[in-house]
Formats: sequence, structure tokens, C-alpha cells
Amino acid sequence: MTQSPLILAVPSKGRLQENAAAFFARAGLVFTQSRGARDYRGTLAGVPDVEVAFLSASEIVSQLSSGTAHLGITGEDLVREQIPDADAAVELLTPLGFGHANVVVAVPQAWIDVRNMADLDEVAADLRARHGYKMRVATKYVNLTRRFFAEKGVSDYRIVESLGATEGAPGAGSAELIVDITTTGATLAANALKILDDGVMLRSEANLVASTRAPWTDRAKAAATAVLTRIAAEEEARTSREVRACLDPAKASALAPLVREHGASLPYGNALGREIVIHCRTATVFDIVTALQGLGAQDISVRAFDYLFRPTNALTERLLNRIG
Ligand SMILES: Nc1ncnc2c1ncn2[C@@H]1O[C@H](COP(=O)(O)OP(=O)(O)OP(=O)(O)O)[C@@H](O)[C@H]1O
Ligand SMILES: O=P(O)(O)OC[C@H]1O[C@H](OP(=O)(O)OP(=O)(O)O)[C@H](O)[C@@H]1O
Ligand SMILES: [Mg+2]
Repeated sequence: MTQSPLILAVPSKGRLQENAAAFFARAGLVFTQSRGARDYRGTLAGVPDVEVAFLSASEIVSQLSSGTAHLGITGEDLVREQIPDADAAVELLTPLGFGHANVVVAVPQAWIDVRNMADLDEVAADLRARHGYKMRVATKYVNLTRRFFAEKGVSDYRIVESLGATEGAPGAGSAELIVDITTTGATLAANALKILDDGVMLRSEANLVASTRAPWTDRAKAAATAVLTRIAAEEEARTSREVRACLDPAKASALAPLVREHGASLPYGNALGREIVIHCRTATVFDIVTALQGLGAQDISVRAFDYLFRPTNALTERLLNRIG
């Protein structure tokens, strides 16, 4: 029996598409897509055993949850909303630094006395007494809303499921308040809504997510390791620098403590000759240069890398720890 390949789910539209494609490109992972009318499938150039599925952010969550896809990029908001037992079904391998958005509770700005979740109890009681109906919350984040409102002890409300333009609901009279995602706040402001002081339910961003339920064959594991190793090597490169210098061998004994003090390393060992090579975090470069100058080092150079492959990386370890 042939072992199934790795299914990598990538956003094909919407807010995450461009950034996700750029993220893979940075890691030298290039899609070769055969995007015919119905064939939203592709491969990764030069990485065997990977099948790329181009899907919407929300479909990616469904496929990770069911185990149809092994790895995917999607928003944490959707993971938390769509998967009841998210921590069992998926592993968030790493946040990606894009797709930032907060899931928030927002009410009309005109409600000047309503500032926090506790104030909603009064609103609910008032609506009931004066108009005889339950306070209505418009949202597509039904599960997140139920969980958050329960935590805050607000129970006298009903959810009006919204499929889009949620911010318009209070103005249209179909709900009193909303739960939705916001980034700049422009849409909330345009609809004269304000976020409650304790109304930030989740700070979300795009994540690289692994499914624990997908068929992790040896073939899929090997392909995932190849992909994650490249991603990790790009990140390691971006956050690291190489410092080279010419140092009097008589000063070599001062190198190990210098490197230790700055959390750096001597990847090729301590100086035998005069040339020394240090790998360090970007932020520590100039402190290290100064320290080397203090030792009388000369012709100090600092270089960036394209890729830096370490013997192990946190991404692959995280995945293998989880899927065994
Ligand atoms: N304004 C935003 N800025 C940055 N990221 C956002 C923003 N809105 C949403 N996102 C992130 O992108 C994910 C997908 O949103 P997107 O708008 O692409 O699709 P959607 O609206 O959920 O679905 P559909 O494309 O089917 O309408 C969201 O769940 C969230 O994680
Ligand atoms: O705080 P802001 O920067 O104004 O962004 C928030 C808006 O962005 C998203 O909608 P999107 O444009 O993705 O349209 P959608 O409702 O069709 O998802 C979200 O649903 C908000 O409506
Ligand atoms: Mg959207």
C-alpha cells in the first residue's frame, strides 16, 4: 500500500492569502499550482510527497480538525471557534506575525453608561422589562461568544447568527450588540460602535497549525520535517548574525565567556588560528562587536544569512512530540 503524502492547506483567498504565500516563499517553498476550474491542488517545487490544498481560512480549520489536512495556515480565531476540543485536535506550531485581529464585544457608542461586560446584565434586564425581549448579540463567533459570556457571568441574551457585515446589525435593528473581529477599528467606528473595556475575547493571528488526527505516515512525517526545517532555517537566519574577526590567539580564552554572556555561540569551535566566527542574535551584534574591540580584535565583519540550518529546530520538535 502506498503511504499517503503530506497535505498542506494554504489560504487561497481573503485576508491571509498574500501573507501566507509570502511566508512560504521566504522559506524557499514555491507552489506549482495546477489551478484549473475545480483543481485547487498543487505541489511544492523540489519537496517531494507534499500535496498543497488551496482553501479558505475556515475550510482549512475544518480539514485540520477532521484530519483531512496535516498542516495548514489559518487564524487562531477560527481554530478556537470551529473546533470544540481544539487542544486535542490540533497543535498551534507557531504564530506567524500576520493576520492580527481581535475578537471583541462591541456596543453602540450611544450607550455611554455601558463600559464593561458586567454592565450588560443591566442592559438585558432593561430590555426585558421595557420591551419584553432578550438582548440580542449578532456574531458568527457563536461558540467563542457563548464561552466568553458564560465566563463573564452574562447569561440573559440570545445569539443572532450573522453571516457578514455584522457591524451593521445594531444600526439595522437586528441586534443590540455584536461580537466580531477587528484590526484597525475602522469598521466599528464607521458603525458608531465601541469595544467594551473588558470585551477583548481573543487576540488572534495567523498560525502554522498541525492536525493530530491526520494520517501521519512515515512519508507524511518526512515531508513535514522537510517543510518545517526550511521554515525554521529561514527564521533562524532572519534572527541571527555572523560576526567574524581577527583575534590574537593569546586572547582566545576570553572568547568563551564573551559568547556566553551574550547568549551567542562559536559554531566552529574556539579559535585555533586568528579567525574567529561567532553566531549571535541580531539584537546583540553591536555589544559583541564592542566586546571584541575591547579584546583588540580587528577587521570585524557582521553578516546576515539566507538560511541557517541547526541540528534541531523547535518547529519540528513540537510536531514530532505531538504526533509521536
Ligand atoms: N481585518 C483583518 N485584518 C487581518 N486579519 C484578519 C482581518 N479580518 C480577518 N482576519 C483574519 O483572517 C481570517 C480570514 O478572514 P477572511 O476575511 O479572509 O475570511 P472570512 O471573512 O472568514 O471568510 P470568507 O472569505 O469566506 O468571507 C480571519 O478569521 C482572521 O483570522
Ligand atoms: O477593524 P477593521 O480593520 O475595520 O477590520 C474589521 C473588518 O474586517 C473583517 O471583514 P472583511 O473585510 O474581511 O469582510 P468580511 O466581513 O466579508 O469577512 C471583519 O469581519 C471586520 O468587518
Ligand atoms: Mg473577512
